[in-house]
Amino acid sequence: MPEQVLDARKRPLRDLRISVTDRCNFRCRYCMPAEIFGTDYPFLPRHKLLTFEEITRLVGIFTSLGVEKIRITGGEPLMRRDLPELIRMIRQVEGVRDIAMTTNGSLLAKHAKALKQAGLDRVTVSLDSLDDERFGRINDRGYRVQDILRGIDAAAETGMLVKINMVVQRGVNDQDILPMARYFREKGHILRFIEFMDVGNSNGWKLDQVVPSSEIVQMIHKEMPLMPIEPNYFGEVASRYRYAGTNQEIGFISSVTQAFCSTCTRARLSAEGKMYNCLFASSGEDLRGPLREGKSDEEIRELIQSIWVRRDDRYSEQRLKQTPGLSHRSKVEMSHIGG
Ligand SMILES: Nc1nc2c(ncn2[C@@H]2O[C@H](COP(=O)(O)OP(=O)(O)OP(=O)(O)O)[C@@H](O)[C@H]2O)c(=O)[nH]1
Ligand SMILES: C[S@@+](CC[C@H](N)C(=O)[O-])C[C@H]1O[C@@H](n2cnc3c(N)ncnc32)[C@H](O)[C@@H]1O
Ligand code: SF4
Ligand code: SF4
Repeated sequence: MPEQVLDARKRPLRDLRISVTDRCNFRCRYCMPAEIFGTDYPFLPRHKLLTFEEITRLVGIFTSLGVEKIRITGGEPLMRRDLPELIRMIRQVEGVRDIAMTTNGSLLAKHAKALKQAGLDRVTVSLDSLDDERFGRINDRGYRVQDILRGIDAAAETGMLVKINMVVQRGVNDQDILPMARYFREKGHILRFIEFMDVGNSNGWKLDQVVPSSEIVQMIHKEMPLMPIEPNYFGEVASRYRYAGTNQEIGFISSVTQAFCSTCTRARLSAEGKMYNCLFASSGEDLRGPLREGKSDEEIRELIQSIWVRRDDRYSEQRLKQTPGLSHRSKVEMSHIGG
């Protein structure tokens, strides 16, 4: 049995979110605005990225400390060459119960089958609008809704569980809430609405752009009555509902208005091998150096354990208390750390 490691707030380490690249083919304004992430942006050179062997070794060490759930993210994870090979390697690590991936879906139609065959259990596709013009403006690279829907269908056809994440911004895509709910209810996929967050330093976040989950629940409930359901597991970020009279589920991630830091079991690994204790951390702790210096598994395990036991992060809770007087310290970008 793996050891149960608790942080300074008695939260166990259960999930590891691995960013496999800091690059992306989209330029979503709220994540990688084109004027900042331009052609001269210093993305990580290949030798600075963790190799698949290094990632897999770290996964093995993390599972010995209680991690069971792995999420592959980025940047856009499908921009990393041979990603199915990494999934295959992680699948063989003892203690890994669940492997999921978050993707913008644009390359999913091409890779879905290979990902499933490699052992990916689930995929979460980010999609913020069903309207081509708005979607094009959001991704800022001219990708079309059909490209993403094709990816979603391809993933579902392989038998993987598919969820859809929609980040809602007032005045940008709030008119898409009901069309998205109707479409994915019909399709039978779990749609989750995410409150727009002040991640990183470049997305120009303002509180009045956040549409609180409570408002979205009401909006949908009026047309399609909803019933709350219990969480699936300790620390689940989404509040779950189902459409009355059906088993079809829908979720709400209220990271701004109902912070869930008290049950946060998530560690994050950036593409260059830094471990972050929080999505809003200003800095991470380097694991790549110790890996490449030839440290033993036991030494790296002790290092990770010492980082986790000191963990006291609870940014969203603190922001909630402080709003509207928001703090302005520098934070890591979402595309770097993974969502
Ligand atoms: N503030 C904050 N937001 C988070 C955290 N984890 C996830 N989110 C937000 O929730 C979104 C969805 O995350 P997912 O990885 O799809 O959610 P998940 O609950 O881990 O997914 P499941 O494993 O399917 O339950 C992310 O894109 C973030 O916007 C977190 O630890 N802190
Ligand atoms: C950073 S992306 C990485 C994976 C992949 N490129 C994608 O878009 O799914 C992970 C998730 O973070 C979400 N995200 C990015 N910036 C956000 C913000 N400011 N607030 C809330 N969610 C955000 C995205 O919508 C996406 O669902
Ligand atoms: S949210 Fe995902 S798709 Fe959009 S820019 Fe960020 S990493 Fe790329
Ligand atoms: S803000 Fe930090 S501590 Fe709170 S839930 Fe998100 S990642 Fe966890």
